[in-house]
Amino acid sequence: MSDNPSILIVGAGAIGSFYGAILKQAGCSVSVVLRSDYDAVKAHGIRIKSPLGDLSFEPDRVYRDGDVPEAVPDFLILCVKVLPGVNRVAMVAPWMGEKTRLVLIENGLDIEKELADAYPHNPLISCLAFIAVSRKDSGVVEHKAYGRLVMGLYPQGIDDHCRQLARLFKNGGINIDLTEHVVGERWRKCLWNTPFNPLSVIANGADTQTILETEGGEELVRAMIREVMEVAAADGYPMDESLIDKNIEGTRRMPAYKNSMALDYLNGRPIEREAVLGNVVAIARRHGIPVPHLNTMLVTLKMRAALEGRD
Ligand SMILES: NC(=O)C1=CN([C@@H]2O[C@H](COP(=O)(O)OP(=O)(O)OC[C@H]3O[C@@H](n4cnc5c(N)ncnc54)[C@H](OP(=O)(O)O)[C@@H]3O)[C@@H](O)[C@H]2O)C=CC1
Ligand SMILES: CC(C)(CO)C(=O)C(=O)O
Repeated sequence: MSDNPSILIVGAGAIGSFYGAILKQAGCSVSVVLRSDYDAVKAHGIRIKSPLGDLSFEPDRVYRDGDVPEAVPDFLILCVKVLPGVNRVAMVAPWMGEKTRLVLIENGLDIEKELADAYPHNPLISCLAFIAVSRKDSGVVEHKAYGRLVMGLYPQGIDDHCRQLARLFKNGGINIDLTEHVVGERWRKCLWNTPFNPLSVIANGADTQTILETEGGEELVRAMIREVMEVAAADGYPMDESLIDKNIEGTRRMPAYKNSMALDYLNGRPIEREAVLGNVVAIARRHGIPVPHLNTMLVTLKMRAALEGRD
């Protein structure tokens, strides 16, 4: 593989556009597969406002579903929302080559297996993004803060391609932590996402400060983090109790923040309920671990979806 591998981003929304821009800065050829933003990006490229500077760029190629790729990429980076109706296996199929490395930058737990099973000969790199970035308009993205990625091979390990991708992100200005145990890292991230993301939706888009400062809010979040921790431990990923305090204190130090699920909810878009919460509750059930707080949130969100005529 060359020093400047070819990158194809499938689902260049907030996350895909931002990390695509970083790889472009690092000297890679970066192409995108788009849906609703196709015309805007074809005409004006991808515009990104960021504290890192103006990261706007013209993708090397702009595709949409149904196009035939001019060449298969070295790395295919998938950044779509993980939703029950979205067939990610089929979505990447037209763009995968024999040697393409599949990279996920997506939230949630247990989200890799269907892709790993469908493409057993294409190594899969799983990434967790710690960033605040959102789409403002077609092809226009606002990066507010942070950007670190944690990445490793799924289900475990680190290989040379993983190291190469990490180096490219670092050259583009992003902090990277490589991990041998990316599933354990997904559980660690879920300590935060699984309580905060759905809770913010149930509380009509509440930000982190509102959640923690409402009477009983911090206690509720602590109980939920504890439940996630118990499920993780039963699943083979024990974590230190001190992470509960660390998550609360870290969140208190941040400015009031609306997570990606809160933004989806407020903008009338589907939320990643199953990837972030339902999968944790399903694993709890398999291990016979009671998760009353998480289950209450899950069922409440299902009731809301039923009223809204969604799944
Ligand atoms: N935003 C953030 O700050 C963070 C997000 N994450 C995670 O990153 C992942 C991506 O989130 P984010 O970038 O915010 O989401 P966005 O909604 O901004 O982007 C998703 C993109 O996928 C596109 N897409 C969906 N289906 C298709 C398709 N069939 N063909 C082509 N494009 C398609 C959407 O296009 P269309 O407009 O047509 O729907 C959209 O451009 C999620 O798992 C999220 O939880 C993690 C940490 C922080
Ligand atoms: C951790 C956090 C809050 C930002 O990276 C996130 O994952 C989200 O917004 O869903």
